[in-house]
Amino acid sequence: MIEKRTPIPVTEAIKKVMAYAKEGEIETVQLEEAYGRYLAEPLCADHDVPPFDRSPYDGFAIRAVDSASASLTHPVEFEVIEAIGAGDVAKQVVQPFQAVRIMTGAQIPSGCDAVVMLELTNEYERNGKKYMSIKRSFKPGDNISFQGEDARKGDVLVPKGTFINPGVQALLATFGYAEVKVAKKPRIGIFATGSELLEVSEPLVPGKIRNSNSYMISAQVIRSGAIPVYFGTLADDVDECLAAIEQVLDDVDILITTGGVSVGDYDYLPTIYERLGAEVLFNKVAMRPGSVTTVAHVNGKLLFGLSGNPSACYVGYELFVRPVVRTRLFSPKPYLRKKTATLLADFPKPNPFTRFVRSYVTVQDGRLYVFPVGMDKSNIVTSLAKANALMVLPGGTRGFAKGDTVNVWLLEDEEGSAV
Ligand SMILES: Nc1nc2c(c(=O)[nH]1)N[C@H]1C(S)=C(S)[C@@H](COP(=O)(O)OP(=O)(O)OC[C@H]3O[C@@H](n4cnc5c(N)ncnc54)[C@H](O)[C@@H]3O)O[C@H]1N2
Ligand code: MOO
Ligand SMILES: [Mg+2]
Repeated sequence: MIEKRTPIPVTEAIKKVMAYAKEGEIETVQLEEAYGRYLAEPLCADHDVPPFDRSPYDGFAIRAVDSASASLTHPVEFEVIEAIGAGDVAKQVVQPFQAVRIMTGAQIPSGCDAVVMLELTNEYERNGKKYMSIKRSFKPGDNISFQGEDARKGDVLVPKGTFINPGVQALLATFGYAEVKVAKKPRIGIFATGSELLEVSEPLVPGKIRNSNSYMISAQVIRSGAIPVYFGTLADDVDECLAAIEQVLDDVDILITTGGVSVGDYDYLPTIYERLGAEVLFNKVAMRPGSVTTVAHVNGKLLFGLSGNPSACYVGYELFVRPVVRTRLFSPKPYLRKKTATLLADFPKPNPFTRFVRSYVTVQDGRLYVFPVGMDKSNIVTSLAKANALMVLPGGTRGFAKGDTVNVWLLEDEEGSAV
């Protein structure tokens, strides 16, 4: 008799999986290799930035008080006692009505408290000495880039778990992180099961199709920040599958299989979980696509039995595997980023279960709009290429109409969501 499965709500299924999600390990990489990784510790300012008061202009450093009487008709003259570029430090202490010629980035000489841009000065020489005059007054602090105005010593600038983008790279360099502690990328094993599967280079023959899932999943694994370890395809043979899975289990942090999780004659994953002694967390979710998604764990290791149908497989990864990966990468926001958007097309299909529609989100005049891409069936592969979001339609709703506000989960977004 066919096994009767009880679907659980999506949120409950995610919760069950996340109960097994844990922070991963830390590794140290050279700064050059840090881009695209995730910080394993907060990035803190261990000194002020800038570390000293400096000039934001090419000009002259003066004592503002000396400029008090300067006007168009009565310029004030300064003797230029020294010239410094960025990286130099003035040797002399400036006395009343003296100035230091200073270039952008150079430390403000002691005694000076304002900078006059070159363009506002008149320069000349007299008796072998250099002078400049100005025709307006300056206040203390004028044109000074102050110590600590960018960052204060002790500030936490970037929290742990943040994606290292080019800006974070700049901060890491600023604070002398030649080596960076990053989250170790989890290794995710992938098997595609199905006797119908051909490898990419093989020509089509009757009854067979090319395996696209493992390449799709590998890309999703990389997008989420982990390392895919593709172990190949497996025929629908329970002993062969079990042996292959047992052989690789110790070598990966997470194992994904695609296909073979439904109730068909050749859907062997349920038997394999049983033989492995794995505890099945759920084998039916009240969602479309991906209702057959099955998750089990053995010795704390998660085994994801994603559907063989490409769209169901894709959605299964984003909903259940991605947040586990992101948690291992220390992210406080492991889920897909959630937004609302205005529907640009009618979606008349009723939704007995939560529906994840492969969709495209656009921004127009600062507002988000969404439309479904391609056919909305779990065995469809073409719609995936155009999707940058999942439109989430709650179970128990009828169709939606153009102009309705709907929830969207963004697929290409680094930010993520905490819930
Ligand atoms: N009697 C029932 N039949 C089915 C049910 C059900 O509840 N009762 N559920 C359906 C749903 S929903 C889905 S989704 C699929 C899930 O099937 P499986 O996860 O068992 O996957 P397979 O049977 O192995 O394959 C399904 C489909 O996907 C194609 N496939 C498989 N692997 C790949 C791959 N690597 N690349 C591309 N395409 C792949 C495969 O050829 C099949 O066409 O079950 C329904 N049936
Ligand atoms: O699991 Mo199936 O993908 O619901 O369509
Ligand atoms: Mg099947």
